[in-house]
Amino acid sequence: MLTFIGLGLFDENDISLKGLEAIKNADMVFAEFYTSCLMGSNIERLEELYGKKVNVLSREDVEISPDWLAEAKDKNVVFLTGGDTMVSTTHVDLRLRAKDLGIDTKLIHGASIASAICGLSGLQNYRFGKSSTIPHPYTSSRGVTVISETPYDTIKLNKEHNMHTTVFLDIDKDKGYMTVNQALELLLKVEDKRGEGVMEDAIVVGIARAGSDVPVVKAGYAHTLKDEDLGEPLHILVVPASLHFIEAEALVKLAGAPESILEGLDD
Ligand SMILES: C[S@@+](CC[C@H](N)C(=O)[O-])C[C@H]1O[C@@H](n2cnc3c(N)ncnc32)[C@H](O)[C@@H]1O
Repeated sequence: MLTFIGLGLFDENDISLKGLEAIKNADMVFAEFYTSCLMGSNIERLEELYGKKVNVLSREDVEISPDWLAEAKDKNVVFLTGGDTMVSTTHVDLRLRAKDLGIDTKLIHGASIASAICGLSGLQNYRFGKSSTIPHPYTSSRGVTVISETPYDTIKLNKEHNMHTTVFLDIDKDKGYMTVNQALELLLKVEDKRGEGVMEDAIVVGIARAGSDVPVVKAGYAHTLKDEDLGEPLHILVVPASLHFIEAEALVKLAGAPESILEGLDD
């Protein structure tokens, strides 16, 4: 049996009781922390709580050669992921590979950043369109710095359909955790190049350390928020479409957006 377990958002105590029980009953524990991670914890603390060794897998171990899956043919194996195991990950592929090997699978869900951003900001979950990830820029073989324009295009498309955009921020083992500041700087560079007015006068929402006791939620104009310090990672960015009155009120009262965004909206 292979059980996928979402660990929740911030530290070792965010796991569900069901998830914890499944780990305690497991023969082997595997985890990946490249899609998301628990910034308020570490492997030692997880192992102490579980009373088990945690085998941390690389992206290659999970997505290219998941040889460890074979252990689940005759053992109770659990696979841990930050947040919810199937939200903004490709882990359904592992589940399908397990099925092809005749291994039963089960999911134990965890709190996800996808719902936390709605709770923390007051933005309505049903108004979100396609999400995107901003990768760190890279240097091409010709020595040119390449900035992905895909997130900009996604925001543009969502705005055209009056939908909010969640922008996940890159986690890279060498370049580190992308911040809201870096993300906005990159989006504004694309804006300068393309001049399509997608980010001009856009109210954006930056969220840091969701799930901790002191999450930071800040809303403001992109060019202003770019210079605000949201503190330690993880960070995530939301670019709202037009706002309903309650959403705007929440951004003003809960996230410090300027009161001028309420003008002209009906309550
Ligand atoms: C690829 S998504 C994976 C989402 C995860 N499976 C989940 O359900 O929460 C990871 C990205 O979401 C954002 N993120 C995840 N947890 C976060 C948190 N606690 N606070 C702020 N941003 C977070 C970061 O931008 C991070 O790079």
